[in-house]
Amino acid sequence: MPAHSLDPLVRLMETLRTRAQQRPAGSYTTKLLDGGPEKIGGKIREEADEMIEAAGESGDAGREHFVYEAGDLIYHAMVLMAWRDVDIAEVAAELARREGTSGLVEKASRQPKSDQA
Ligand SMILES: N=c1c2ncn([C@@H]3O[C@H](COP(=O)(O)OP(=O)(O)OP(=O)(O)O)[C@@H](O)[C@H]3O)c2ncn1[C@@H]1O[C@H](COP(=O)(O)O)[C@@H](O)[C@H]1O
Repeated sequence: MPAHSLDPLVRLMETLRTRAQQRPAGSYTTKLLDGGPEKIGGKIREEADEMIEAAGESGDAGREHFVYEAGDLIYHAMVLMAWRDVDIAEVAAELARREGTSGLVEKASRQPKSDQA
């Protein structure tokens, strides 16, 4: 993916982090942030369900609806990042760290639960 395709995410993160610091009135993001992880998490669950439902819709309209719901989910996930004072760049770095490691290989390399403290 070309780097410029991510610019909207970077700009959105900046806006959300500013909202988290300033909590301006009349902002939907402020309302979510003031509700904390419970309120934001509730919306994430709701939007995840809506995205999953839209995945089953066919045709151009179904595809458009899916993209719309994916946008809602990503926005709400990023609001929780802003609440937690985590930047999307940190999440991108974590994904970069995982690059090239299959989830199956990573899972197999984990310590058995009984060995963990
Ligand atoms: N990207 C988004 C974005 N995506 C989705 N949403 C809002 O997320 C909500 C989605 O929830 P629903 O569809 O369930 O709508 P709803 O039923 O009205 O929501 P509830 O009242 O049930 O909580 C809607 O109110 C959308 O408008 C967003 N609100 C804001 N942004 C971005 O955040 C910026 C700052 O927004 P404010 O902080 O509100 O100024 C905006 O300029 C945008 O760039």
